[in-house]
Amino acid sequence: MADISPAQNDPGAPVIVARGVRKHYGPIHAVDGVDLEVRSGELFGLIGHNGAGKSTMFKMMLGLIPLTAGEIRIDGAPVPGSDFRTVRRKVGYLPENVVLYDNLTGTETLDFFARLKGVSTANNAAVLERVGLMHAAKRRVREYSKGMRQRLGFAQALLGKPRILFLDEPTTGLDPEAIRGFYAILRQLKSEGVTMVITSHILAEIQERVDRLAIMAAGKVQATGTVQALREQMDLPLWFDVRVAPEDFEAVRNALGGLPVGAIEARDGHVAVQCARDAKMAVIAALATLNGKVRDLTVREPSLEDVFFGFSD
Ligand SMILES: Nc1ncnc2c1ncn2[C@@H]1O[C@H](COP(=O)(O)OP(=O)(O)OP(=O)(O)O)[C@@H](O)[C@H]1O
Repeated sequence: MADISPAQNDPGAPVIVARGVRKHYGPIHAVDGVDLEVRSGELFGLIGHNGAGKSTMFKMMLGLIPLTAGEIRIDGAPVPGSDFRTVRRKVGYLPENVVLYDNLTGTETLDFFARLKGVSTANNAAVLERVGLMHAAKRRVREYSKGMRQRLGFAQALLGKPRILFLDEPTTGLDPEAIRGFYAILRQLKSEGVTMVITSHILAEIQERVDRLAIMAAGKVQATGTVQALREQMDLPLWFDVRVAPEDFEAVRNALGGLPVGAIEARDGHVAVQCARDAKMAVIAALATLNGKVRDLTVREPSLEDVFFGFSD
């Protein structure tokens, strides 16, 4: 494939690099010194509260608004710049609020965006098929549901077979089944080597799906890494759910006596035990002494939401 640069052929090579990026609107520091590196073929999450600066970062990375300070390179090309104009053709963008024209059909909408982007319309039907809108290709957008509009927005981002995708809140308005279908498409794109950056407010949705993520707050990146690395960095406690008969609850409490555990709570049919990450093996060893009394054991890691609040508050 001639349109793939050497960096994009090298899995793990940085494809999106931001250094010391700032965007100030008068006294408002929308982005305030961001360093970021997204590697080739990664599905990278950018999360943060409303107003954290995610969309502003996206717009700068796409060359839509100028930087106040710092440097961004996409596939080696400084943004903005003449080299970036070539790279831009390989970049797809789904904005937070995609503007669609009610009077156009699905097919006409993609034709319109393809012309705007300067790419061939030959693959438009395949793109509509990929996002599950083929059945509505001839219907006018005014008749589309919110989820269908969102899919059409995603379809326009896929025009021209982009190698890099920026997806701002892409699952807004999608029902659970459609969300599943959406991530299945992202997995396919990933297997084709596409690099993706995604923002979402639904942390449970992205925690098992992104390779790495950055947590933004007040215009800054507070932490970057895999969900597991961020959990370990925060050193948040774990929870054990220990399934035992009610008459054995006390035996669990006794077995854990003297260990650095936090709360021990009797719940419906099990005992919930909070413990520090480094006490995990000691707790398992203590529970093993209860022989057959423990019917089942589940370890619950802190959720991305727990991690997020730890870093962003
Ligand atoms: N054109 C603008 N003029 C002035 N302030 C702006 C402008 N665009 C963004 N801001 C401000 O910059 C900050 C970051 O906004 P941004 O839209 O990047 O946040 P976000 O993380 O994408 O939020 P959300 O999750 O709500 O989409 C906010 O305080 C916002 O009000």
